[in-house]
This record gives sequence, C-alpha cells and structure tokens, in this order.
Amino acid sequence: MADSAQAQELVYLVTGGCGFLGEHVVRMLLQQEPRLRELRIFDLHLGPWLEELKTGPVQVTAIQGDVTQAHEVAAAVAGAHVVIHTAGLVDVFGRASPETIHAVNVQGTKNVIEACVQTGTQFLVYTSSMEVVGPNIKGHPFYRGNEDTPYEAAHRHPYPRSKALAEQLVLEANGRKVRGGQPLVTCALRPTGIYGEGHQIMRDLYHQGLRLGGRLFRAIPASVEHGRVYVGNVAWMHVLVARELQERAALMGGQVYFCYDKSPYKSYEDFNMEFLGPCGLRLVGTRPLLPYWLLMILAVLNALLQWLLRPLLLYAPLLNPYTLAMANTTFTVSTDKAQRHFGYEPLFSWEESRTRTVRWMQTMDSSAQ
Ligand SMILES: NC(=O)C1=CN([C@@H]2O[C@H](COP(=O)(O)OP(=O)(O)OC[C@H]3O[C@@H](n4cnc5c(N)ncnc54)[C@H](O)[C@@H]3O)[C@@H](O)[C@H]2O)C=CC1
Ligand SMILES: CC(C)CCC[C@@H](C)[C@H]1CC[C@H]2[C@@H]3[C@H](O)CC4=CC(=O)CC[C@]4(C)[C@H]3CC[C@]12C
Repeated sequence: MADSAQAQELVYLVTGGCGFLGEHVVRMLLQQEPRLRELRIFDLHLGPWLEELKTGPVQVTAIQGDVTQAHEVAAAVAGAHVVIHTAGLVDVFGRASPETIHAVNVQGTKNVIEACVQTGTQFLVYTSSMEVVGPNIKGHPFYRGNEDTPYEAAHRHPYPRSKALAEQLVLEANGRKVRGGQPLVTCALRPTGIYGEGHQIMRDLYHQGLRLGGRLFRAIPASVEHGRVYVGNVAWMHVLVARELQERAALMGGQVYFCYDKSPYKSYEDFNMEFLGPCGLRLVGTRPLLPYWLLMILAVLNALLQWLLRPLLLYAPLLNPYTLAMANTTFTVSTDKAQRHFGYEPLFSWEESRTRTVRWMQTMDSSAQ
C-alpha cells in the first residue's frame, strides 16, 4: 500500500477498472503509486472485489458508468489528475455488432478526451493494442518489430479498426489546451496478447482441454511466432507511464509504446501450453492436425453458422476467419523504447509470470466447465 511518508495528493481514474487488465492496473496503482489520494474506478460492471480495497489508506471510489455516455464520463473525470483509459469492447468473435464496438471503443475514447479537455485533466494514458499495427489482412509477418518498423497496417475487422481510430484520436489530442490553459499530455500503450491471472481465453482453453480428455490438438504451425506479455507487466507499464508522463511530457507526449517483457517468442498454442501443461493438459501433434485450407473452411462455416443462427442464439466459437488469420501470422515485438523513454523494466520475470499464471489456473475449479 502507499508509503504515507510521501504526500498523497493525486486523483487517478481508471476506466474499465474491473476488466482483466483494469483490475491489475488498479491493484498495481495501490501498491506502487505512493502519491495516490483517491482512485476512481469506472466500469459498466463493478466487481465485488472492489469492497476489499475500500479499507486501505487510499480513497477508492467505484463508479458504475458507460463510456459511451459523455455526461457520465465527464462527471467521473472532473477533478482527476490522471486518466488511464483501459475500458474497451474486446471482441474478435462476433459477439457484438460493429456499431457497438465502434461506440464503445471510438466514441467512448472521444468522450474521455473531451472530458479531460472540459474538466482540466492534463494526463491521459490510453490502452491501445498491437492490433492497431497488425497482423494485417494480407498476413504479412511482423517479426520482432518495434514502434518504428514499417508495416502495412490494413484493417477490415471492427475491433482493430476501432482501436486504430481511437489511438489516433488520443495521439492527436496531445497538446490540446485543457480547462485552465495547460496542455493535454497523452500517450498510447500497445500490448501484444496479454496473459495472466484472470485471462478468459486461457480459462476457456483449459475447460475445452478437460472436455477433450486432457488433450488439445495443434492447429497452428509451431514456427508462427505470436507476441505475448504478462498482465502484471502491462499494468506496471501503465503505472509508470502515468507517473513519468507528468515529469517528461515533452518526450513522452503523443508517443506510442509497445508493451513487452521477457516472455518467450512462441506460437500461440505452444505458449499457452506453458500454463496448460502444468495443469495436466497435453498438446497433440508436432504439426497441425488439419491442413490450413481445411481449418479455413471450418472457420468460414463457423462464420456462416453465426450469421444464420443470429436471430435465434449467439454462436461465437474461438475459430473464425479472423482469429485463424491472427493466430497463423507471425507478430512479435522487440523494442527498448519504454526503457529509453521512461526507464521501464519488467516488474515480473518470465519465470514469475509463468508461476503466477499457473498457480491461478490450478486454483480454478476444474469442474466449472
Ligand atoms: N486482452 C488482450 O490481450 C488485449 C487487450 N487490449 C486492450 O486492453 C483493454 C482491456 O482489455 P481486457 O482487460 O482484455 O478486456 P476486458 O473485457 O476484460 O475489460 C474491459 C473492461 O471495460 C469495461 N467496459 C466495456 N464497455 C464499457 C463501457 N461502455 N463503459 C464502461 N466500461 C466498459 C468492461 O466492463 C470491462 O471491465 C482494452 O482496451 C483492450 O482493447 C490490448 C491488447 C491486448
Ligand atoms: C482455434 C484457432 C486456430 C486459435 C484461436 C486463437 C485466437 C482465439 C487468438 C489468437 C490471437 C489472439 C489475439 C491476439 O493475441 C491479439 C489480441 C489483441 C487484442 O487487443 C485483443 C485480444 C486479441 C485480439 C487476441 C484474441 C484471441 C486471439 C485471436
């Protein structure tokens, strides 16, 4: 908890603070930001775990609200020194309509920016995504690239398109005058695929493996590298950026940073096995069980079924043409920009990140399928 020797003067707001990443950001702020006086947590759905935070030295204010509602956002932002905007609709499975994804991710971000400008909040950290860069629809590999690596970013899917638009809005807002005359200082963090305690897809894969008798079948060639980063390190980067943005506005304002740590470069499935393996699951096959063209047919069939069944029920399996292309295209990051600009070093080693994730998975009730 906060060191009481330092003045507790700052008010932070975390949008999406009850999500997978948001909860880690909230807990990290309470542990690592000694100047915190009040922490506001704004989310569509508030978690019961917030109650336990309310007994500490920092005032924790839970605000149930919707980022698409400008007045709700403005009320939550008023008086905050820093906003960390992680709220977003993460949907690559066709659960939500493109309009809803746009409303939450783009209009929601516009509302956050306007609220900062109107109420005089000077620092805004936005959780973007590797997806604003790629993989692109042409399946071009991005092999251990950095923030300056040229890459043809072309988006057709609503989620990456919305994240790219929102990121652009945030970066363009850097330097705008906020109420009181000071310039707004913004920056965007681009995590690759986040893993760790609370990761829903990992949970789903674990239960799927249990249903299949402890086995998962390889679908993606082991040679395709997929970038992953531990949630604790992504949260730590947010805390550090929020702090350093106040000291190094000229250097960091308007910048983008990939989120990275020491997690190994592996295929999506081999990486998941680092956690699923110790939980008793096995990945069958050294090569994909089905050829790519057959998987693509299945993915297209899934998309067709989703469309046909939509009036009756929501059919949203993991496999669709977009997720198949994502998993099947190399996209990895190798950069030290965050270290150079604001002294970032991962807080958790790879071994610790793995241990924490495995421990979390092992405490999951294996019967809760
Ligand atoms: N999960 C991942 O691998 C990655 C996630 N990201 C980004 O990180 C951020 C957080 O993602 P996750 O924690 O994975 O997702 P999540 O779905 O667990 O968390 C998002 C949170 O935003 C809240 N939210 C959604 N719509 C809202 C609305 N209209 N008003 C207020 N709150 C709303 C949700 O209730 C949820 O608590 C998102 O912006 C996402 O785009 C970026 C890269 C990778
Ligand atoms: C059955 C298939 C062959 C395997 C399906 C795997 C997919 C579900 C996942 C493969 C890549 C993932 C995405 C990637 O990590 C990047 C992401 C960034 C974000 O901002 C949000 C999450 C995600 C889109 C992530 C979603 C699951 C995958 C598509």
